[in-house]
Amino acid sequence: MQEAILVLNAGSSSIKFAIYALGEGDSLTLRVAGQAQGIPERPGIVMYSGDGEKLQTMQLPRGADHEHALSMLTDFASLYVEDLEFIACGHRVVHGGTDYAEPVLIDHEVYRRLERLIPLAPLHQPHNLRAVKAFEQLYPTTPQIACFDTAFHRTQPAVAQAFALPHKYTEQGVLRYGFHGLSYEYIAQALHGYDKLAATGRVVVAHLGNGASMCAISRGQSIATSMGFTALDGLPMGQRCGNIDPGVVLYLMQNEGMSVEEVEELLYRRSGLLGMSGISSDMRELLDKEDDPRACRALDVYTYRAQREIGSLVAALRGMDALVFTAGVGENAPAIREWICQDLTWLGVYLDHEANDAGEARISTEDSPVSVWVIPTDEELMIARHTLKLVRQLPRR
Ligand SMILES: Nc1ncnc2c1ncn2[C@@H]1O[C@H](COP(=O)(O)OP(=O)(O)O)[C@@H](O)[C@H]1O
Ligand SMILES: CC(=O)OP(=O)(O)O
Ligand SMILES: [Mg+2]
Repeated sequence: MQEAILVLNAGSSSIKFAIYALGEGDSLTLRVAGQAQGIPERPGIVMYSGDGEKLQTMQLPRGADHEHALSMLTDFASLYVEDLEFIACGHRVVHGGTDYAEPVLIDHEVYRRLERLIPLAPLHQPHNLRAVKAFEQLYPTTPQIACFDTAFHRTQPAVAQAFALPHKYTEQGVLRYGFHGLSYEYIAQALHGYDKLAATGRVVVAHLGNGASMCAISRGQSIATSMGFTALDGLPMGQRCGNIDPGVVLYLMQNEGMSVEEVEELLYRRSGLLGMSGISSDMRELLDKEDDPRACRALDVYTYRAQREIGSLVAALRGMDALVFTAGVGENAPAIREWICQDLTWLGVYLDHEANDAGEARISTEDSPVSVWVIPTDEELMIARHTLKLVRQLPRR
C-alpha cells in the first residue's frame, strides 16, 4: 500500500477534494481530484485524474446540498484508492478565530472550539466540520488536520486588524480576520514561478469565486484584506452583500422588524449578485444574460466595487507591482477581468486584450508598469503540504 493524503475543501457553493500519493522524499503526486460545484443552484460533479484528464461528470438534482454532494464524491473516490493508505486527512476550515494561527491536529477539544465559531462563518464552518465527522466515521483512527483560511492573515499589522470599536471588543477577538488565506498563501508561493520581482514586492490578489475577497501581499506576507470578522465583508459576492453601512442592519431590525435570523439570511444568502440581479448568484448565468438590465446592474456594481477595493489595497501597499486574478470567476471570466482593469490605467495597469481573451497567464502588455496575471489557485495542494508537515511531526503510532 502507498501512503496518501486526502484533502477536503468545502466552500460555500462547492466541495473540492484531492488525493495525493506520497512518493520519495515525501513528494506529493496528485492521484485523483474532483469537485461538486454549483451547490445548490446547478449542482454537478466532475472528477479528474492526477494529470487533469476528465474521468467522470454528473449532474445532481437542483437543490442538492453539501451532504448529498459529499456522499456522491466519496462513493466515486473510493474507486480510485484501493492501493492507497490514508495517513491523514487535511481539511480547509474557514475560521480559526484567535485560537489558531497555524494548522492543528483535530481532537475533541479543537473540534469543540471550532464549533463555537459557526456563527462567524455560517456558510462554511458547518460544512467543514461535517466533513470531519464524515471522515471520522470511515477512518476513525486516521489523524485529521485543520488548515485555516484565517491563518495567513495573522501577519497583518494591528491597524489593519482593528475595528474602530471600544478596545475591549478588540481584546475579545472582534477583529478583522480575513479569509481565503490558503489561496493567498498558495498564490504568494506560486508567483515566484511567474514574476520573481513581484513575488518579493507588492501584489494585490483578487480571489473572485462564489465568495470573493482581495489581499494586499507585501514580500509574501498578507498586510491587508477586504474580508473582516466574517466572510461577509468586502466585495459583493454570489449571494453575500460584502461591505455595507452597519446602519443598514440597524434599519432593517428597527424599521423593517426583521429578526437576527432574517437579517442573516438576507445578508448571507439573498444579497450579492443574486440579490442585485434577481437572476442568479452564478457569474456564468449573469454573463450569459449580460443584455438583461438586471444582470447588467449587478455586474456594474461588482466591477465598480472591485476597482475601489484595489485602490484601497494599493494605498495600504503604497504602490503595486503586480495584480493577480484567481478562483472560479478570476480564472475563467475574461470579461470581468477586462471590466475591472479598464479604469485602472491611472495605477499603471495596461491589459493585453488578446492575452486576456486567450486565457494566458500574463494578461498585461509588455510595457505595463504593473504586471497582471491569471494564476489558478490550489488550496488543496496548500492543505496537503501543511497536513503532511504536521502529520510527520506527530509521534508515530
Ligand atoms: N467559465 C466561467 N465564467 C464565469 N464564471 C465562472 C466560470 N466558471 C466558474 N465560474 C464562477 O466561479 C464561481 C465559483 O468559484 P469557486 O472559486 O469555485 O467557488 P467557491 O467560492 O465555492 O470555492 C461561480 O460563481 C461560477 O459562476
Ligand atoms: C471564505 C469564503 O468565502 O470561501 P468560499 O469562497 O470558498 O465560499
Ligand atoms: Mg473557494
